Amino acid sequence: MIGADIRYTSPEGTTILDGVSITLPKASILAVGGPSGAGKSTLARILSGHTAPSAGTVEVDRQSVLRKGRPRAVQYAPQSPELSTDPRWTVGRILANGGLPQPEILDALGVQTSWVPRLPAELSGGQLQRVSLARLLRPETKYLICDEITAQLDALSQKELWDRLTEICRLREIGLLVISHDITLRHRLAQKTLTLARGRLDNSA
Ligand SMILES: Nc1ncnc2c1ncn2[C@@H]1O[C@H](COP(=O)(O)OP(=O)(O)OP(=O)(O)O)[C@@H](O)[C@H]1O
Repeated sequence: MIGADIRYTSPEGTTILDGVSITLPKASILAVGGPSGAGKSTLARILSGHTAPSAGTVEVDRQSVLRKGRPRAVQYAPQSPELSTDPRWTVGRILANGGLPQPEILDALGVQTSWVPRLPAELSGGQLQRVSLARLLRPETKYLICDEITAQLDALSQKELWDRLTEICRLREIGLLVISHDITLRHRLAQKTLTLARGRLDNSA
């Protein structure tokens, strides 16, 4: 995935991203850190095609991530899975929405069949995050952008989730972008760590 000279100006006219270029190779792990408000989530939404940049491009295999009518190659996992799951839907319904995940993905993420009749509120944060990730790891998923996905979890649940997820990404050659405030986590997981500050990427970090 290649993001070239990405710029984003908010509807109020504030510059949020100011010429960010980023390359995420297939089967690699890249981490992005930086202070609150630096523009990390905005960058994540643009890289995954959820938000159109004011200028610049994001391409996978030379095709824009904004192009409609093609399977989504880049998936975005937000910090709070509650944001992308309807609290009134059972886990079974959530998982089935958009086509059931592959059994081996459910297995690799440790999603239990006993969770199927439960509502999101009846799962722990880590369990719900795993359900949410299962929906994003489709056969067509080539890149996954994780935006502080373990920030609300205890150390053990964090480790378990990252162990499971990085193994899936390694086997499927998925490029993983890890956005996190946790410098130890960034250095443990990623081959390369970048820092975003005031909408600009510091490649020397
Ligand atoms: N649509 C928008 N309209 C106005 N301002 C916006 C919009 N989207 C983002 N911003 C602003 O852009 C800045 C960057 O936000 P963003 O969420 O990308 O930062 P972040 O680095 O992910 O922060 P955090 O680490 O706290 O999650 C913030 O000041 C935010 O208020």
